[in-house]
Amino acid sequence: MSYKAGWIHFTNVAPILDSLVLPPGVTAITGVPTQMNAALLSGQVDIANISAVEFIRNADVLEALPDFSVAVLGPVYSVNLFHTRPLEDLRRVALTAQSAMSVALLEVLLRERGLNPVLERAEGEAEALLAQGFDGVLRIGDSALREWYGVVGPLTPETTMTGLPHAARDITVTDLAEEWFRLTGHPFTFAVWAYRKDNPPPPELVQAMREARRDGIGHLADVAERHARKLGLPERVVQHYLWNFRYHLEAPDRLGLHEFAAKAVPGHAPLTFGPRPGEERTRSTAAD
Ligand SMILES: C=C(O[C@@H]1C=C(C(=O)O)C=C[C@H]1O)C(=O)O
Repeated sequence: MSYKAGWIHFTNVAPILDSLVLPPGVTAITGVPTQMNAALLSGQVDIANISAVEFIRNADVLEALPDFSVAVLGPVYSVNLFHTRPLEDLRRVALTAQSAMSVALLEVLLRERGLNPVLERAEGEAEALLAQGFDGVLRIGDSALREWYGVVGPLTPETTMTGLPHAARDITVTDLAEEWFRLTGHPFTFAVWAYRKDNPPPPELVQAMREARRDGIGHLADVAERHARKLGLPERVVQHYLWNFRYHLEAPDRLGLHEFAAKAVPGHAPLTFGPRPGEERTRSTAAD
């Protein structure tokens, strides 16, 4: 057996991936969301945690694991629009090329408010791009988390008592997942674990992922400590960040996913999910 995985290895998936032991015959590469989306769609990998919007756009050929997600109810802290004018007055927004999901989410949120700023691809740190004439900058992942903290930190006991802040100096950080929550009252599902319908993952891989997740969530403080050091952020910030994620694609996360699908990709093919835990097909049955 030879099966290839593609992992977006942002800190937010560390509780699933850090202690994952790949079964024999399974190999993995890592990259940013747009790279993993492309790797799955081109057949370079067989399974990947991809931007949920790409799963929706390709729902005719892709299926997702029924119990894995990167989702949040409320703020996420790492999918951020940094801006220097109110949302209503934005003229030029820089978009990171790393992300498909947050771009699609931003488009939905702007449309809902009847706003129409120019959206351009541009890489770089938020503050640098703001200094270059953009009045909004969309950032995701570890760098967005670090840059959010760069704007609002350091946190004092007083700031955390009143919730984590979103603005400082002349920069506002609009958390797109929080905006989604305000709009819908539902979680936002950023990523699912998808594969082509005719090429499901070996049950041993899914089993190993479930065990790794159980271990990661059970030792969240250790995961946070390790990653806080790598990110150069306070441990309690990373602990709060990780504790906040919903990793099991539960009913509310699916509701959020379907709601987003209807808004962002009208007319998409029905979303399909693989067998629930304990009901996996065997490889030989899948191949019959
Ligand atoms: C929460 C995040 O979600 C990630 C964002 C993605 C995207 O923007 O396309 C894709 C996968 C997610 O794991 C993040 O990057 O911080």
